[in-house]
Amino acid sequence: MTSSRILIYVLRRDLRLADNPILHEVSRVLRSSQNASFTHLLPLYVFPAQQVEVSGFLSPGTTDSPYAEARSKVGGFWRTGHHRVKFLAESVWDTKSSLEKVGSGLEIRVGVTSEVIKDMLEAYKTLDGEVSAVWMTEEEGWEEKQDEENVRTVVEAEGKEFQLWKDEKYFIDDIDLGPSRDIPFQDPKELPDVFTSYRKMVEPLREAPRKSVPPPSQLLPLPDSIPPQSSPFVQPSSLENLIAALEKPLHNDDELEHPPKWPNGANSAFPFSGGEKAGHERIKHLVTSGSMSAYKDTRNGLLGEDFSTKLAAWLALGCITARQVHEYLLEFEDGSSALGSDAIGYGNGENKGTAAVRFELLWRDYMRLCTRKFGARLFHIDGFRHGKSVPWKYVDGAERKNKRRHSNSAVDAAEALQRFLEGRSGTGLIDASMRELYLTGYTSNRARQNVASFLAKHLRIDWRLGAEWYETQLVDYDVSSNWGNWQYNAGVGNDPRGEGRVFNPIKQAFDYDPQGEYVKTWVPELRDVEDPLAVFQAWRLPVDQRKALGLEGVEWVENPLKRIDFYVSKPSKGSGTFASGNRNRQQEGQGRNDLNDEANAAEEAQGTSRGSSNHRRGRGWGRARGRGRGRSRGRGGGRGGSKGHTTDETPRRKQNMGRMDNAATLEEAIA
Ligand SMILES: Cc1cc2nc3c(=O)[nH]c(=O)nc-3n(C[C@H](O)[C@H](O)[C@H](O)COP(=O)(O)OP(=O)(O)OC[C@H]3O[C@@H](n4cnc5c(N)ncnc54)[C@H](O)[C@@H]3O)c2cc1C
Repeated sequence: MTSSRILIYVLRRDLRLADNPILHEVSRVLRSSQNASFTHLLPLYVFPAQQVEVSGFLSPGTTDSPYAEARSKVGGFWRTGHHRVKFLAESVWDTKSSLEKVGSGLEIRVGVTSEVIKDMLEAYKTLDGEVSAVWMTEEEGWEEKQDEENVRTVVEAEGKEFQLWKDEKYFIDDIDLGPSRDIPFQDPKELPDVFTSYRKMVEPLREAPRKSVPPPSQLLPLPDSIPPQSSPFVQPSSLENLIAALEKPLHNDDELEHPPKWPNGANSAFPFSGGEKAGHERIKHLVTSGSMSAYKDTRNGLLGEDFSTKLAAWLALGCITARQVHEYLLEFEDGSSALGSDAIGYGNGENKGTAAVRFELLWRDYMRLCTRKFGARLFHIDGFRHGKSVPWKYVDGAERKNKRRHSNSAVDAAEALQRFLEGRSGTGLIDASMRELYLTGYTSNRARQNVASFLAKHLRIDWRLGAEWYETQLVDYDVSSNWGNWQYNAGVGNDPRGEGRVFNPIKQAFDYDPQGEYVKTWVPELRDVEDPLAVFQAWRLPVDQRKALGLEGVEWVENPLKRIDFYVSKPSKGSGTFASGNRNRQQEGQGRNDLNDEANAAEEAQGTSRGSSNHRRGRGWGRARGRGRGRSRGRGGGRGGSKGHTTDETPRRKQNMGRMDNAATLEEAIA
């Protein structure tokens, strides 16, 4: 009879030592004289074969994986692409190194978690040691829930203890301490369908989070014997090997026919590595550089590392927790630690920047609670709202790859989808964002909203393809935040305005990229274009300029996927301002809605813009665009005498533009 009793801890998206409820408990047991039911700890991470392609781990000479390829359901994309496998591998390896420093370690496996556990339980029947319990933290996703149930089944079938722990990586914890601190309801059905209503239930946000728990200083030892990775896979021996194994299969299949190339001089907004240490370094940088205090004014930025926190990727994998972020902010606001003592706002209490960070972290909580409430509806085309009115254009994986002809419209949609994914739609802001995403794994929240609205509401293509593509590409992919936000922007989720909110990506480009810097960074073909309207819609370029710039015959210039109604009138004499807007009232209204959202509680934060963004104020092209409210259009038009039409068009071009605008408007009305 063996004397070692083993606790297997299956790590999932809780890749950290600090503020980790399970490690905290293990460390408490170790410190107390309590006679625990376990003497050894076996931390285990399984790369889940349904979400991460694991054929790169096959032993040499083996070609067949026992698992189906980890591809998305609708579009057949790899579920985890290059950027995220790297970040994930770094995070796993960082956790392994940190666990080793406190007397433990991390076993890395690939496969299906319940099968890995089953094999381990079986192996320990003949090895030295007895498994006494299996613990893991809870996740919200539908697949993850299935995994939990499957693990429970195999563990309990062997008469062992299974415990599912609440992960505490959110801003407000699940109910436990009572309604005054935690989520104020037990039944997820009580979650309001509007974010603002939920926010009001849990305010004041600064008081809401529980205290984080410290990292363990020492852990129980690893068992003397540990079963190896089951064949036909081999375990990687270094971080480099791990990354290589994860990336290997992704090289076999280029998702895009014409993948974007890295533009000269472009810098990634997300040049960071995975792991708990890197996550904490990032928070510290944000505090000391003053970026947390400035956040409210900068968060709608498009270029650079510090306009937003970039914390989402570490939060998604649980390398850091929301309440840790909150605590860094508290200490800064209270001046109770030296961190950030030179930064604006130090010691002066909550400021609008730090409050806005908390506010966004609550959005993340809300998205996860929506998943809890609606379950697998997260992935339904008609969304949480059961919205059935949209005639979506569907494209399946085979159509996407082979352009297999079902019907003309399917082929058209497949081509349009491909061009959209490749950043060749002809709408500057969308193309810049899609290229940036593919090349770096990141694109800003502002760009994401425009992209999602463009695919769903301008192109009317099945929004799930966009969500799946984001799942492949985003370094910060999170099931609830991604699918919930896609639903929101596609008009089928928890946006009270649903179909009514349509982002005009041209207007948004004028508002948030007034110099066209962002578009020109990622769409270098347009760097020499001077007319802002043509940067944002290259089809506006006159033929002679197309020729001069080598853009003649380029399909996204000649034949954009969408010609979106928008005009700019040049400044009238003495006014010094430009006016711009949509041509028809409906579009103007939509423009107003997507910008004025803080005034309207119903659309808080998704598009927060008021009072913000240096880059939006009075520089060059971006001035006096009416901020989408229609007012300055009237003003600009009145002064310049140009209301309702472009002042810089030749009569013939005006006529053409009129036709095109009408066509665009008509299409939108039909859609
Ligand atoms: C179509 C679409 C898809 C998205 N997919 C994801 C995703 O897969 N993973 C993800 O974490 N976020 C997603 N978001 C939300 C948001 O765009 C990102 O969290 C944010 O851009 C990440 O950059 P950041 O960390 O610098 O964010 P910041 O602006 O610095 O925000 C701070 C934190 O607040 C949270 N947050 C901010 N906005 C939101 C939001 N709208 N919903 C949920 N949480 C939010 C994030 O955790 C973020 O790290 C998506 C948004 C859209 C419109």
